Amino acid sequence: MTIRITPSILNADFADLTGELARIPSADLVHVDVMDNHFVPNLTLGLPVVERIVAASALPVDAHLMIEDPDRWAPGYAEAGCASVTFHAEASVAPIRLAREIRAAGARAAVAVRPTTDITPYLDLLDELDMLLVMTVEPGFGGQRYLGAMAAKIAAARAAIDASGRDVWLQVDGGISRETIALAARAGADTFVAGSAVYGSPDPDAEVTALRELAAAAR
Ligand SMILES: O=C(CO)[C@H](O)[C@H](O)COP(=O)(O)O
Ligand SMILES: [Fe+2]
Repeated sequence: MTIRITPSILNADFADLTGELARIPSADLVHVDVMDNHFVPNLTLGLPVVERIVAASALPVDAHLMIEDPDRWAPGYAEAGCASVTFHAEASVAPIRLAREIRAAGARAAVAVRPTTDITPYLDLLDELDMLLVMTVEPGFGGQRYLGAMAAKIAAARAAIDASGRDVWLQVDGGISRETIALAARAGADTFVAGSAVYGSPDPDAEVTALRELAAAAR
């Protein structure tokens, strides 16, 4: 199984994103957290900045949309050149139509679930999806503590993906660090977002490598 490390720039220096992107060459994708202060109580950046990140980044961009009305906005992130566009199950009115629109615009389509949201309905939709994101913190902020209670949800998603035989990635996001990545990997995750662990490190790229090795050893 391929392990992917997708650092989040949420805790990077927003005034020097080009410089911050250059510090993680070993990463597989760069994870960009879009927050609208409605779906979550925090505000980060939107489409114009993401367009510039896509242009400036040597890595493919993994957009995590924590916004209301993703049915209206998410296809624009695919059209902007994001490699992967994740919308929240709780916010989408028509997730199948939205996933199809994201794919039609050339990106991988992904659904995220908050810690208290049942993932089961989405396990029937794996034909329509390229990634599932199990949130391992309440979305909205970096630097929170990993929710070990998400292990059963991750394992259920892993079992459904394996049974489907499809190449659907299983991402975890929130509180991933050297201390927690093995727990998520053992539960079945293959794609790991890490924000404060990577950008809080004096050597972010070495942290990416360390996290990858710990995840691989745990699998
Ligand atoms: O989606 C997110 C928060 O809603 C972030 O991607 C995530 O929290 C990354 O930060 P950290 O690794 O510090 O938890
Ligand atoms: Fe995220």
